[in-house]
Amino acid sequence: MSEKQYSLSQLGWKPYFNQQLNLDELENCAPFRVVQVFRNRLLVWGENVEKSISLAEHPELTECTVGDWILFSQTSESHQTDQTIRILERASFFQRKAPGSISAQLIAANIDTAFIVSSCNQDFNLSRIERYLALAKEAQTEAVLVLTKSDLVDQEQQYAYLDQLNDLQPHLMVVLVNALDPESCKPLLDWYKTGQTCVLLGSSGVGKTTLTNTLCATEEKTAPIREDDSKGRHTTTARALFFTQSGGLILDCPGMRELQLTDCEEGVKAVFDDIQQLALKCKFSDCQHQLEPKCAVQAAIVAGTLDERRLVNYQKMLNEQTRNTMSLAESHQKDREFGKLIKSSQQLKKTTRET
Ligand SMILES: Nc1nc2c(ncn2[C@@H]2O[C@H](COP(=O)(O)OP(=O)(O)OP(=O)(O)O)[C@@H](O)[C@H]2O)c(=O)[nH]1
Ligand SMILES: [Zn+2]
Repeated sequence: MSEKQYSLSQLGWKPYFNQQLNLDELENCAPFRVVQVFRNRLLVWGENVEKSISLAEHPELTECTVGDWILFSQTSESHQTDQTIRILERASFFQRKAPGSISAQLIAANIDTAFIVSSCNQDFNLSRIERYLALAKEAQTEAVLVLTKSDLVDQEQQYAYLDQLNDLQPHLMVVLVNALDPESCKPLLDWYKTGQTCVLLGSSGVGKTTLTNTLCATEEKTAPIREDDSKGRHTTTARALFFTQSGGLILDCPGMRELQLTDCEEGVKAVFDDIQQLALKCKFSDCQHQLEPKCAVQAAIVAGTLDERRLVNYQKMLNEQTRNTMSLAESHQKDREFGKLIKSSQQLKKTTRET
């Protein structure tokens, strides 16, 4: 445990969390925010204090993600043996299908704004941007598009990107930056007011870590948080919260090579609301918008008012999230059935022993 100078409101504490505490908890408990998740411990910040929480001692916290608020009792003097009361209900959370597994992986919790980072080069991809927008919509979080590497393209090219984004979503907030230049990144600090938490989402190499370093206070960037892995090597750990120069909190999500959606139907539908609206005018209520007669979606593509790429991406994302959500539900069902099987076989053994 070490002393720090944070107030709860600087850490993002809001009435939404306060309302979840009863009178006894308000008096005898203390909230802590998860700043970083390591393999076997959590780094948490509370009012003027930083603590490391062993997951072996607190297995109930294994499901925590960066940004979570945990309520601990304040009974012990040492703070080492504090009881976990609970993980507070999240105001928002981001999840994806964990790569190489059917389970969902929490990416971040209690985020105010999602910066979707893309760069002004071959990484610029509308279908990928739609994917991140769906994730932000599902989390009911404001999304801002950050186009990095603006210094690598001329103005004409910059306008071409902006036009494409405007066609995609006319009211989408877009900020063009050179992530290496603090002056150019300054407009982003408007979102990083004290108590506000923003996550950086985007493919590997688009400049998220560069942006984090540029926006953070100097001492943060010279102190990368590292941890020994099992072989004694130092590894730079993944997601972590940092204070920006303007007092907000930034969450970098490095190394996201794959973003497979799960449990994201509302988000996908919201991003493709134009297609949803057109579909209401199709002749058949279950129209798949392929070869059916009087399909309003296909008619819009023919008329040039809907980009075919958008329909393809919409159907791809919807199918993907359905498949991933179903396989998760099926696996839970299988787990439950397996649990029941074990229980009944134990019961059977017990009865056989007793008779
Ligand atoms: N010229 C220029 N280079 C940039 C800019 N942003 C990032 N870079 C460079 O692009 C490379 C990748 O940037 P990173 O910040 O590591 O990318 P990242 O998104 O954090 O990547 P992961 O950590 O793998 O997720 C680095 O060499 C940066 O210096 C920019 O705005 N302009
Ligand atoms: Zn149709």
